Amino acid sequence: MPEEPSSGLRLRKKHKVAVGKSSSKSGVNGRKNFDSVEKAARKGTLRPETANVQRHRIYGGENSAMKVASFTDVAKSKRQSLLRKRQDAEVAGMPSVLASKTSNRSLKKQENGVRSPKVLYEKRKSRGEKDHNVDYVRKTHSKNTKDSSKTLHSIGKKSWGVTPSDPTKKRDSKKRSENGDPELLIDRPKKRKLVIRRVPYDLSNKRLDDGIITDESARQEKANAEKKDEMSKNAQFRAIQPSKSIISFVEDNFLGRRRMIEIKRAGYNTDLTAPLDNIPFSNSAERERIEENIFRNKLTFFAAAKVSSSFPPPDVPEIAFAGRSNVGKSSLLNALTRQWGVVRTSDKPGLTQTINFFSLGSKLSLVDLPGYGFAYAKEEVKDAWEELVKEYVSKRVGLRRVCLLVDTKWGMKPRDQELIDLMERSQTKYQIVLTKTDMVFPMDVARRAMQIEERLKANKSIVQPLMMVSSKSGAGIRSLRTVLAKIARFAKV
Ligand SMILES: Nc1nc2c(ncn2[C@@H]2O[C@H](COP(=O)(O)OP(=O)(O)OP(=O)(O)O)[C@@H](O)[C@H]2O)c(=O)[nH]1
Ligand SMILES: [Mg+2]
Repeated sequence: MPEEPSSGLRLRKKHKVAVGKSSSKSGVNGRKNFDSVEKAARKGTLRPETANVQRHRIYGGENSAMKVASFTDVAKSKRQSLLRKRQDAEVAGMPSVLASKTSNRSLKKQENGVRSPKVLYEKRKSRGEKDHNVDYVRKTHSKNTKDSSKTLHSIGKKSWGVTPSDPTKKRDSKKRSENGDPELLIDRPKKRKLVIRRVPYDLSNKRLDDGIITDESARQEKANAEKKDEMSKNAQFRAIQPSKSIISFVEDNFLGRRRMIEIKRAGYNTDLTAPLDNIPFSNSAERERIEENIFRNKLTFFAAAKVSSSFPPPDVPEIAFAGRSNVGKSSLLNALTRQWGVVRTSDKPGLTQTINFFSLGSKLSLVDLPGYGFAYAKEEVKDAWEELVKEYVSKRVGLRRVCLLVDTKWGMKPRDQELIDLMERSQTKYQIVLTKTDMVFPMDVARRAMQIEERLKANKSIVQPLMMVSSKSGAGIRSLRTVLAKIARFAKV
């Protein structure tokens, strides 16, 4: 704050004035006193020590004569400048009374300033007056003390090392401020900028991304690499160009995610469940009859097997539905026969835990296999299911075809490949059926079909074409029926 140094300087000036006052007596009277003291000293009426003391009193030290001279000079020059100012004011048209008053007052002040404050104080005391000058000095002192202590307090708060709670330092600074030490007010501690230095070998302030290899960062890197790999897989999938036959099959069967309005415009009754399992532009409000006679038969459950010894005798040709858990095997059986509720389904993977045999009339059996892969079951139980399925598909007499169901969204998984390899070895005929096609865009259905066809084109036991269905929308169900009905027609046990 600029006020502090100036008030400090003002105090200094006061001191100067006081010094001037002590020696100011010198004017004419001082010179007289000096002469009389000198005379007395020379006559011998005054002892040399007393003379020295009196000289000291009059001039206050060795250089006092010089000080008195310089001070009277200053007074003279000030008086002259004031006179000049008064003349200037009169010339400028200022009333002479005012001009003289101002100058007189300042002159008086000047004269007062030359007097000793002690003498002035004594005089005023004897007159019963209050010493305003002394009061003023006291007041400014106390004000300065307050201000400076305030400043110190604020500095102490902000500065480093000096805390306002440090009592010794506080007392010391208070003393100094009371003495009007301008140094204290001017030389305030500068604000130091807080700089945090980082020591390269100190790990305490290191962040993980600073280049230190930790388990966490390695794991993160691995995850990122996997993500990148996954992304590149997606990019590869997007780059697949499906064949014209696949695209036309997808379009003809209304496969893929479709809007209701689109299905309606194509002539299907959207009020029905699985509306695409119908003849388009049908006049009947009811669903048209199933075209394939075999699938009009009643679906009846007749056997469940946990082990191969409990398999029923192979009297009729069988079509089995295999695939990962939750891929939609049981739902497809219901959709093919339109007999909802005969085969139990669930959104919880692992519902079907035994090999379930269903007769479709007297000429064909449909077999619902337990799923493999992820399921809510113990590992050993799941292993047992898998073994059972493997045994069934590789050894079952009367098994005419395995429909290997693959989720369109996720594609083929290693377990699917394992089963394919097994069926290849055992020369079991299998056909790939993409399920849940209503969950993805039509183009992605076509891409997935193309991807799997390309992958398995060298296989010998695979039956073409690859089928695509949706048990929910009914898309592709009629086509699958047609394919499977042929088996029943020509199959002989
Ligand atoms: N959106 C849609 N959901 C389907 C389709 N087919 C089946 N789902 C659903 O998928 C879930 C699993 O169906 P399930 O038929 O029980 O599957 P699963 O293969 O028999 O399963 P597990 O018996 O556990 O091996 C159920 O919630 C069905 O509603 C479909 O075509 N589209
Ligand atoms: Mg099932």
